Amino acid sequence: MSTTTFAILISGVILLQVAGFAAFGFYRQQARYRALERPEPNVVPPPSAVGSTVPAITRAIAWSGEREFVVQRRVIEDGNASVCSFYLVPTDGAPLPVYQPGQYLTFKLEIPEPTGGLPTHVVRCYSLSDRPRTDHFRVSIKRVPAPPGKPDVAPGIASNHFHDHIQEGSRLSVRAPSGHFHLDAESELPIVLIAGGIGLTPLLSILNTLAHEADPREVWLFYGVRHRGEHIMKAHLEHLRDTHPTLHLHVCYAEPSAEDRAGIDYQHQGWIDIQLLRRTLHFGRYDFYVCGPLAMMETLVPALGEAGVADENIHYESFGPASLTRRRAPVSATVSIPVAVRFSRSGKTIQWDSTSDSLLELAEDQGIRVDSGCRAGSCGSCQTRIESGEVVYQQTPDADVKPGHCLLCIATPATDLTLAL
Ligand SMILES: NC(=O)C1=CN([C@@H]2O[C@H](COP(=O)(O)OP(=O)(O)OC[C@H]3O[C@@H](n4cnc5c(N)ncnc54)[C@H](OP(=O)(O)O)[C@@H]3O)[C@@H](O)[C@H]2O)C=CC1
Repeated sequence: MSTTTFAILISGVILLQVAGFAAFGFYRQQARYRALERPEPNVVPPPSAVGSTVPAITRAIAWSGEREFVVQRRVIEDGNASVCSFYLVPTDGAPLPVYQPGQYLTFKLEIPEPTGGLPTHVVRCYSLSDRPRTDHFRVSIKRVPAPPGKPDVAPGIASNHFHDHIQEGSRLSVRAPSGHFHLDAESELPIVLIAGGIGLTPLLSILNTLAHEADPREVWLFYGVRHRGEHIMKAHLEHLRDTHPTLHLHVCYAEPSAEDRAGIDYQHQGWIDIQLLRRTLHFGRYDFYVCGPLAMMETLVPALGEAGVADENIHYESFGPASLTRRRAPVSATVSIPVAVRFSRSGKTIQWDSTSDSLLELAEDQGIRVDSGCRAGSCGSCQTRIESGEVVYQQTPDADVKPGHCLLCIATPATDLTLAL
């Protein structure tokens, strides 16, 4: 496509977005305002923490705290045997809450020390990878090895624990589904799902839901992996494509192996990039959902914005401490005057000087023990009561925060602050 043609296309997209706003905007804005009404005293919302995902009230029939589940079934999902699905049923036998496709579960794990010492407590979030069911949940977990070329760095403790020690019959402590990255049920726009590697899982939940409900929206799935060995749930995805005329499957292999068949196993060689989206998608307006490795998110999310896609139509998810720049407020800009942080139980008062990225880091630097898990505002483990003062968030919290509390891992002080720590 020439630059001129693309410029015309994008101008058209923007015009359509404006026109579309009249049709869909009012309803969506109402939903957004309702959701933002949730009281969160003591938190100053930073302008850049709005993000593209809208907080939603999803917990009406969810449980609070941990609930016990038993692993009913394990299924290997890729040629390399590095992704395993775990089917979980509640031991209390009560029905499960309906979650929003795209949400995740939070696991509280006790991982035994190989040397026989005290177990390590670890909190991890894993996306639900199937449509909501009343009797079981499914998560699909990739074994995380040590980073390439760094054998001295420990492999992923929780993912390896799942793969090596969580068997059929194992019991797990699980918090209710949560997360603000999920299908926008109110939108009627066609949907573009963009997944990299194990980032497929929340999008698979969305896809399976749309397929099950025979949703009339057209759906494109762009799915990037290196080669067939990493292609998760290949047969399932192809079955969905063959049985749902509204689903368009575009698999990209970055490094296809000699046996991988172009046009059969995969449709494109290389990374998913904005040019591929431009070539493939019809003229129009879409809801984009993106989940994959950080490099992919950092490239594609801004590229969609630059191509004229409105923020409210770009939904993205990336677990891990390094979240997208677009969602982060410049930490130094959040406090204009010197502020002091007092940890009341520890009796320590520290001057905040922006050398720490978060209140969690500040507390840890002072040797104050804080429970933490995802370090990205998702699992809620580091939730702490604010005795006085206000915090500002670097990104929108995914965990629901109790009134008068804050998530230390994504918070910095906005004023002098006293924390119940
Ligand atoms: N709900 C959630 O938030 C979830 C999030 N995730 C996240 O998804 C990520 C997926 O990790 P993993 O399976 O290891 O991914 P991989 O590292 O295996 O990457 C998947 C594919 O994406 C390609 N890729 C890398 N950089 C880019 C880029 N800039 N643009 C386009 N494609 C790119 C890779 O190519 P190459 O070979 O060149 O690297 C590879 O083909 C995890 O980091 C995790 O944080 C996972 C599950 C759930």
